[in-house]
Amino acid sequence: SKKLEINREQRALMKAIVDAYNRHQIPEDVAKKLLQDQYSPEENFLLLTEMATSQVQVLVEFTKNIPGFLSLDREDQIALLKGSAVEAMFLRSAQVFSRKMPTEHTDVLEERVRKSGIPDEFMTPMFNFYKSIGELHMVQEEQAILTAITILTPDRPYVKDPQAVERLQETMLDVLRKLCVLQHPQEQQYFARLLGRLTELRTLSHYHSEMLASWRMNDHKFTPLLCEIWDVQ
Ligand SMILES: O=C(c1ccccc1)c1ccc(-c2nc3ccccc3n2[C@H](C(=O)NC2CCCCC2)C2CCCCC2)cc1
Repeated sequence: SKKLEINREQRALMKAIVDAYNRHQIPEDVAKKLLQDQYSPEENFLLLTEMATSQVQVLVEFTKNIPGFLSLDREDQIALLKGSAVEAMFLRSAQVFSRKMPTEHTDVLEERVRKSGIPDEFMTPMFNFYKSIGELHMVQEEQAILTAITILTPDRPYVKDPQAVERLQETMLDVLRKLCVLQHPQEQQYFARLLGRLTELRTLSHYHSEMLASWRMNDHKFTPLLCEIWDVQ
């Protein structure tokens, strides 16, 4: 029916976002590194800050390719990036964790992340999120559009024109809704479950300062970009 069909304009929008998402992949694959060796909490923290710093740079490039983003107020663009960076990092970490790999590799990866130095009290919510993302078996288009929807969240702190952001987000939500019906015809509520993950993501990201502060080591060093984005130091 007309209602469900992805029209030409939406197809172009989806292509722009998926191309940007694929173009801006994380350079060095953290999963490979973690599968190779067991590192100390200090080495793991350094690995995290390196990965997270490059991921923020990748996120900025991806965001600039979201149709309409660059026509938002400049300060609102910054507020949206700052407000979504931690969620985008967890979303990307979940996608790295749920990537198709042999079971023993997933088990080793889980073990390495569990023993990395992250405080135990965050393990359960973090892995619950990773597994709930994995169960969705998202196609790449859904991952890319879900990341764009996370960035275009109108109620981030300091956004001056939330309506303008809402209009962009609604366009993305409409495309995602249609895509979910097409890609997962058997699962009626797939789209709703997908959006439910964004609520889980926001809750998980809410603890990020405590997670960082209580990483089992002293003298946490951050890059200037992470100090800015993670509100630390
Ligand atoms: O505590 C965390 C935190 C949360 C909010 C703000 C700052 C830090 C916090 C944050 C990520 C992960 C986390 N969950 C992962 C799941 C699978 C694979 C790696 C994962 N990671 C870390 C990672 O490098 N993630 C990359 C992934 C690509 C995009 C940039 C980020 C490593 C870092 C080496 C040690 C082990 C975990 C685990 C924990």
